[in-house]
Amino acid sequence: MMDNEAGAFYRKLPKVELHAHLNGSVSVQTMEKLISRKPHLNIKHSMTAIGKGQRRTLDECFQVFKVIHQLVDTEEDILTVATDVIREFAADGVKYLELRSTPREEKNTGLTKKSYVETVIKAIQQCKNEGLDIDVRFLLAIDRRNGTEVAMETVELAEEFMLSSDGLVVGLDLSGDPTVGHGKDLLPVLQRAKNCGLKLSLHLSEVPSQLEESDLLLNLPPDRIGHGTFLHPEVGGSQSLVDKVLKNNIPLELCLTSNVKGKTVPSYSKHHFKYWYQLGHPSVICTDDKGVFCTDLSQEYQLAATTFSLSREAVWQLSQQAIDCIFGPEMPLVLQ
Ligand SMILES: CNc1ncnc2c1ncn2[C@@H]1O[C@H](COP(=O)(O)O)[C@@H](O)[C@H]1O
Ligand SMILES: [Zn+2]
Repeated sequence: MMDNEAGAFYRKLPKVELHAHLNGSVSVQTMEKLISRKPHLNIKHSMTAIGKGQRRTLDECFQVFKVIHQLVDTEEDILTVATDVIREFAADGVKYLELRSTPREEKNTGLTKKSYVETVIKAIQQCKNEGLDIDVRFLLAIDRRNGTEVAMETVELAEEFMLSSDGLVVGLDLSGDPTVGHGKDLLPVLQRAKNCGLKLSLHLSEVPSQLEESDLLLNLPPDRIGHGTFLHPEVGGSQSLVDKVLKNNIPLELCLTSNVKGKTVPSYSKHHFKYWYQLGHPSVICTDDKGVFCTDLSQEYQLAATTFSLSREAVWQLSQQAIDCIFGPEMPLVLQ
């Protein structure tokens, strides 16, 4: 994937990953295991990932998640996926990881939302016991397609686990198909989550024409923003949205390959990383869905560096500054 000397630099660079959807992060190797567990589904690996040079609409990306969810529908599958994903991030030089995932109920297998969350927590604890050099936290995800009631259930679940998971559950993510539903319906739910001490990372302006929604959600304000692709005026956003982000100093989670492959950004060089980085605003390079988009965090750092001519020192600083944006209480180890 990467040439040797440069590749080694980015892999060895101690990194922080703050935007990784569990079921979007499943590697080819793990996918093969899952496919062999469920041969009757007749799923080919080509249906669960978007390869090099390929691009899909965001809508098509969401179809891919439906296929993956069919393959991950038991506690055993979740345990496999979560432990593998954590090990892979650790092997890629990630020292601190925040995983996010949507608690799912599967009537056929007896999976409940609660056992879903418990299983992810078990995976995190298992990896810790293995002595992996990575600190992992967990955000429960609200899928905006599922409406207010389900969102409230997720918040309640997150509250419960925030108190009982030894600090592993730290917050909430708002994600799912950005073209479905309206953020204003979720405001009270998100406000409640914030009031009880859950940190909020919201997918915001991932698609155009969401000025009103972004404006409302920025008033919370969230603790971090996922993507924020269309916030700035050059792409149809507005200066007042930008000003709100700057005034509240809300870090952005930026996922280059995800946006290029999902066709919300026309090319790497046109990625909004440039806009926010030039402003000196906290911008954290992340993978989003390393399995679906066939990437890893080292590769995303390398792509950012080559596309925007960042020196190695600047890359180092970029990864160092991500520490200030984590939801975990404190970085137990200094990245050095
Ligand atoms: C590409 N851009 C994106 N935009 C919005 N939501 C996304 C996403 N990528 C992933 N997800 C969200 O994460 C879920 C899969 O992981 P989990 O089952 O939760 O672990 C997807 O179903 C979607 O809700
Ligand atoms: Zn995302």
